[in-house]
Amino acid sequence: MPTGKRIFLQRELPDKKLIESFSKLPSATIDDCMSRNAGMNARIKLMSKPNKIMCGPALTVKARSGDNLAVQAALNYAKSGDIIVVSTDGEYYSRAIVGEVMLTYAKYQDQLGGIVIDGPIRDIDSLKNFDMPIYATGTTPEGPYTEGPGEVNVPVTVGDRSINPGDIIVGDEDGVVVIPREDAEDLLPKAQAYDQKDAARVHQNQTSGEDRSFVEQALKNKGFEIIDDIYSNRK
Ligand SMILES: O=C([O-])CC(=O)C(=O)O
Repeated sequence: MPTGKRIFLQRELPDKKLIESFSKLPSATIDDCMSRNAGMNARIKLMSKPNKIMCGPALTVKARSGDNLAVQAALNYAKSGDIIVVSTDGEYYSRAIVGEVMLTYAKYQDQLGGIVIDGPIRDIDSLKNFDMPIYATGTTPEGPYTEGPGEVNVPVTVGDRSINPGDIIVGDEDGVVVIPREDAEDLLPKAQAYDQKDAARVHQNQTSGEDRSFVEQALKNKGFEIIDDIYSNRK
């Protein structure tokens, strides 16, 4: 088997009920419940106009920089609801990996759950109006090569996060988080409870305001000094 040119068709998939439940939670809540260590880098930005949270199993693509042959393969093998997640060998800004032609296929034929690319796209004039979630680093007219190598459904790194095939990918206007498949069941009730707590805090700040003594306490614990003076007057 030629390592670097493998298209794996099978992956372990998460429970559909878990996907349904995580699709109701904001990415920031999930990230908070994963020690604030699960969100993709801010270079991965939402480029389209979805009307709901993106949530589905990762179909991973390890593309060669500036080349989309493996992404083309992924489109042929994607199942409805999959999130195609594409690593680009660290070439975050050079060549568009997909454009309107491929993503129109993905939207209408694959009914893809979304696509996350650690690189640019093109044809934004049309793609910005898609309700299919499209995440990318930006846009450029410079098109991709379609030569390979590349792989499908192998471990990848996208937005500085490791992703295994079948991990749960959640995305909203803040960006994208990655939930390892094995952690999802344990995480769900914690994230649901946290979401309710967060909503209660927002409500309290809209009305009476929450108790902010925790800030004073943190400053004290960390050894901060609070000085009732002007900076330049200090000896
Ligand atoms: O040319 C390509 O391979 C990608 C592209 O622009 C499109 O999908 O519209």
